[in-house]
Amino acid sequence: MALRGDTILTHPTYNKGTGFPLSERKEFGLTGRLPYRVNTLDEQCHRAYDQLKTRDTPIRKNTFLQSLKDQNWVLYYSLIQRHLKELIPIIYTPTQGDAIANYSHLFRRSEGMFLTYPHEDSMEQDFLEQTRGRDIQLFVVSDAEAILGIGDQGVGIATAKSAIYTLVGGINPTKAVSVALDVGTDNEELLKDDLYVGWPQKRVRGADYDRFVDKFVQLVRKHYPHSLLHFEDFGVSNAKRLLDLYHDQHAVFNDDVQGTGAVALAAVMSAVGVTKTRLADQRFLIYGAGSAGLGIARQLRDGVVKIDGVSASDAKRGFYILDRHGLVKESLGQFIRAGQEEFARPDAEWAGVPTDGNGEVGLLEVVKKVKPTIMIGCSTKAGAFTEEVVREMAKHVERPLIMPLSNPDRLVEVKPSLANDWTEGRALMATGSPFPPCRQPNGKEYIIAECNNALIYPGLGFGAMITEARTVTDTMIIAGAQRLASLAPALRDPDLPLLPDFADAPMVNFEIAVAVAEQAIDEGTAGVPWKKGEVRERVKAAQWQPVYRDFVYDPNGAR
Ligand SMILES: NC(=O)C1=CN([C@@H]2O[C@H](COP(=O)(O)OP(=O)(O)OC[C@H]3O[C@@H](n4cnc5c(N)ncnc54)[C@H](O)[C@@H]3O)[C@@H](O)[C@H]2O)C=CC1
Ligand SMILES: CC(=O)C(=O)O
Ligand SMILES: [Mg+2]
Repeated sequence: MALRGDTILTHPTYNKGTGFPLSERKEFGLTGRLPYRVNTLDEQCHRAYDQLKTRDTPIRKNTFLQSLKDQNWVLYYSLIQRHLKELIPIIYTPTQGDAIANYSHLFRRSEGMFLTYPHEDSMEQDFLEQTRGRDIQLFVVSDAEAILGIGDQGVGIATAKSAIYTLVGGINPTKAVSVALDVGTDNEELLKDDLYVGWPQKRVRGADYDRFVDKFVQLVRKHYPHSLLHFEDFGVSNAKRLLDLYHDQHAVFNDDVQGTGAVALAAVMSAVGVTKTRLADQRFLIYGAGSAGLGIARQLRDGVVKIDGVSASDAKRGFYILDRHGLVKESLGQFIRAGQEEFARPDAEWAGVPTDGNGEVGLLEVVKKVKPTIMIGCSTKAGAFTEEVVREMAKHVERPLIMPLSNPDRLVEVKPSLANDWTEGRALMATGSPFPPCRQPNGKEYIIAECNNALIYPGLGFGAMITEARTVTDTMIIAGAQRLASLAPALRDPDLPLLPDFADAPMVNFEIAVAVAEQAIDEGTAGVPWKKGEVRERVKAAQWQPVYRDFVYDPNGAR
């Protein structure tokens, strides 16, 4: 390394603070810049945790951790790794939503790459300034149109997704870049805010938007052909469309569509293990058919086909999708959005069912008629699963599976404690953000599984990256979901949660990465010439750990 003095201390990749040993302090001109005592990483974590505890609200803790990340990556990741379950909700949902909503006001220092529409002409230069000479394996890109359930946040960048790749998936943070595509915002509050740091114009849409995104994707393909391109929190009109557009060109992955679909499939597989039924026996109701809802519907349908060997058209019959205009049925015509049409129900099936004044069939009526065994919410409509709806569902099903997946926690379709009461403790549940356990009438505690894509995407992504997969296939995703489901505590004891605990997310995602990599090798999408038998060791060896590495002065090294 050729850096010296303050340049090292202000570089979060290299900074060790008081952790620099004396030999390195002398070699890099740090002796006079640091107090005498050399601390171990343990001691530094201890001190940082004590400081963190003095912050009294989640958002203050989030800001503290962001500041730590700006200073010292090893310390940041090491601290969170030691308190993973406690601190993930601080750096991720639900707190990160608030942090992003206040991004411009909390702003201290930029992180990641900003590609802004009015600077389109210099995009390649801006891109290379940050990536040149680096071995980038992962781009996490967002245009922030649908951030973590709180809508359009303009330039609010989702860096937490990249941090979780490192914490849970073991990806070296120097090999990952978060990218904000700033194409403006339709959020009036941001546009009116003098402190807003993004480009204060209405969102660019249509051909201009597509050209801008394409320019970025082509840069990734040109300079990093073996990287994984992870799309996060794009709006519903772009998420699936962009995924389909680039699916055959590069290893692309949309977390809200595919990651959410995969984790939901794992939770459902776990639940059918508890109820000793088959996926193909279920009646699925999905409330909120946007990026996540439709991603889940497709993934579950593909799961029914692959796992239970049912034809695609038979599998589809078990799905009932609702959106703003109630049940998606054929006569909704122009109100059926792209991607919803394949799940539209024939009108004849609904003859005689009460509708509102516009001929729309509401949630309660659908529940009454269909008697769903599984009800999933991805609508951001807080409280949509009312007492009447939940009680009606539970009348017909012994162990109803209720998954209010909307984030953040204040937007859940039903609070788990209420669903638990209304079903006399019979409901199997999983939520998108963490919730406290419920008490069942028999006195037992029921732990609510966290069904968040973060429980699976780091492993899915790592498995694809490490094998230099040319494309991320549906079968790779299903392999990851099956491995996750196989680790579900509920399969050992039906009273246990439907998914592994977040504290175990690193172990779980290691297994997922192995399953995905093995599948990539099996099906020939892998770009590396590995045998399946060596995957486990390869994944283990490639995982980055937050520990201090020894530095040696090298005038030709990193600057
Ligand atoms: N648990 C997890 O891993 C994930 C959770 N989510 C959460 O799911 C929610 C939706 O996210 P996206 O699908 O990305 O957003 P989206 O905007 O693409 O989809 C939301 C859908 O809900 C519909 N909707 C809105 N109000 C409704 C109402 N009153 N009744 C019925 N439908 C209604 C919208 O028309 C839209 O189709 C967010 O809260 C997000 O945070 C998203 C991705 C992953
Ligand atoms: C979890 C996630 O990706 C979301 O809420 O958008
Ligand atoms: Mg998301």
